[in-house]
Amino acid sequence: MALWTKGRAAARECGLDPFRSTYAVLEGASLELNGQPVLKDITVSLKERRIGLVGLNGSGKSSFVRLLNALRLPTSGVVRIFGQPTPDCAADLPKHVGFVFQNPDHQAIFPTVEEEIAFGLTQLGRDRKSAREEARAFLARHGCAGLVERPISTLSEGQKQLICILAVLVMEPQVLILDEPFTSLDGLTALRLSQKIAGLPQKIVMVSHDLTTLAAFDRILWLEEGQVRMDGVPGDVLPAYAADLERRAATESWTGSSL
Ligand SMILES: Nc1ncnc2c1ncn2[C@@H]1O[C@H](COP(=O)(O)OP(=O)(O)OP(=O)(O)O)[C@@H](O)[C@H]1O
Repeated sequence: MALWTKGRAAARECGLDPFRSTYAVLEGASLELNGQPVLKDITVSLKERRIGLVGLNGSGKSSFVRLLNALRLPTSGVVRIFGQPTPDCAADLPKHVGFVFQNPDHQAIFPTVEEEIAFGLTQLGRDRKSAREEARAFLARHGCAGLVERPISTLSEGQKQLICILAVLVMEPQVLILDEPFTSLDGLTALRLSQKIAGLPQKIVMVSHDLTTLAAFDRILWLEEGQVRMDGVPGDVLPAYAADLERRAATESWTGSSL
């Protein structure tokens, strides 16, 4: 399969082994930002096909997933991706671990859809002309032929999010990280994108507040104040998390500063 063949060739560059079933290992990983502890002594191994992250605002979910493709490096402890510590392979990681941001405006950098998709292909070594041709064919295969020439600024939020996902997928990473991909989408668009994601061959790590979508995942990590509060199958973790939300809403007073 092209995905894995390409992965093998690219991985040789920095010693990554994209055939490891355990793709991420965190050993006592902690992260401080501006002197504040954000993630605290996290030890987990990730190998499941679909992993979801839940937790309150500020619990550290985005910071956690940023460790997985070296957008952040741990302040202490180790994060290994496909066997390599992230500081040793940061430049090559985007080819293997694709990252889709919550806000497409933070990700898309080119004026048109075709250029945005073609960029990933140039990163894999294609010349500009063949990258653009391949980008058009790729968009057509994903039902987006009509968007090729469109300026990204004219797309709907759902279209922008889809293009951002495709811009990552065109590089055929082995792992896809999605940080709250459905936040600004209507229910139908979110459902369609969620179905598309469910059919992908990649391993997925997704931050989401949508407990219904996460119920179909293989494993859920519940983060609280920078630590893993619970780690297990959705049938165990999601009801416990939902009950905790209910308990907090009933017993804790609400102020703007508690957000
Ligand atoms: N650049 C930064 N500098 C200082 N603190 C930061 C920075 N980025 C995040 N933080 C803090 O780290 C903590 C965790 O933030 P993070 O964005 O990882 O949480 P989250 O669970 O993804 O939140 P949300 O659900 O609101 O997106 C928060 O207290 C946040 O204020």
